[in-house]
Amino acid sequence: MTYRAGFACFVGRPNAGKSTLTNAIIGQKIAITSSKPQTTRHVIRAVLHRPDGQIVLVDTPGLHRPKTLLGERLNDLVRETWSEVDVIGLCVPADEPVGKGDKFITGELSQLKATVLAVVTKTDLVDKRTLAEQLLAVSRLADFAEIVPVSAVSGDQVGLLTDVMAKYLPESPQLYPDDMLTDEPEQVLIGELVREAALEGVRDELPHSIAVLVEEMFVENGVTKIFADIYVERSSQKAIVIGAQASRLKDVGTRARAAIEGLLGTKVYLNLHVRVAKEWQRDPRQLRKLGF
Ligand SMILES: Nc1nc2c(ncn2[C@@H]2O[C@H](COP(=O)(O)OP(=O)(O)OP(=O)(O)O)[C@@H](O)[C@H]2O)c(=O)[nH]1
Repeated sequence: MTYRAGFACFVGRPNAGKSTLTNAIIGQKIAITSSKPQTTRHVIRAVLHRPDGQIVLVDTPGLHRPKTLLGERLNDLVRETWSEVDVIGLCVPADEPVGKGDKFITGELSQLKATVLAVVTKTDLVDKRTLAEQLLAVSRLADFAEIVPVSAVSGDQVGLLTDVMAKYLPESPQLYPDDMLTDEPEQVLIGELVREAALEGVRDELPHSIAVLVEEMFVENGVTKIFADIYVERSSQKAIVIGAQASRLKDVGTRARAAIEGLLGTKVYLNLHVRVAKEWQRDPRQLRKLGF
């Protein structure tokens, strides 16, 4: 048996199902999914251990037209990741027509050394005939090594997809130890869980304006104590996040705490503070502080 190991990532337009697919493959919630576009900010590596190899999954934000410094940084990050991986899965949702966005990304991928697979996602949302038509439309986009239809929600073909990805990795010794699932620091994951909770149910313009920074974290009498700041750009946004009599912030805290307890497996005390960092998306100092 040849042992293979290498890096893989999923790309595709916003909402294509990349994060959900990553989570389905790893079988544990590590990235953030949301029905709102462009919520994946951090590069998250997750390691899938197999008898015949190791797939290191890298989660990238989407490539988009940069409007702010944050947008430019994100695009640089995406391109850098693409140039470093062995296998790229271009995700195209089964339930939306192939469009300009897919063509744009496919064009960007053609220069890379990586093997490019097409992944038709969300197959549970369409009937067989629509899926067949979509597979045909996707095959016309480019000369993909393989085209794999999957549903991350039903789990259909997820195993097959990882088999196909593993096949295209280079022969290599194991890259990470057996027990490693992700090298993303816990604090970043926790920050993402708080951010996800803070985003729930707020107006559409808020997603890009919220960032979370875990300021302090320590264990005391078996309880993990976490002090985190939620950053918004304007005081009007602060009011939205906090809610009347802080009711909304309380809910955010309750939901985030439950999610963090699930991640850490300990009791959690969570202290949240909402702060205004004016125009943090455009300010290099703020961006660095918030991990971009
Ligand atoms: N029915 C169904 N819905 C899915 C599936 N995969 C993802 N979704 C939904 O599609 C939406 C977008 O999924 P994400 O995984 O966040 O998409 P993404 O490509 O990572 O999005 P960005 O982070 O914005 O780039 C979410 O509401 C998911 O629940 C699937 O296999 N079936």
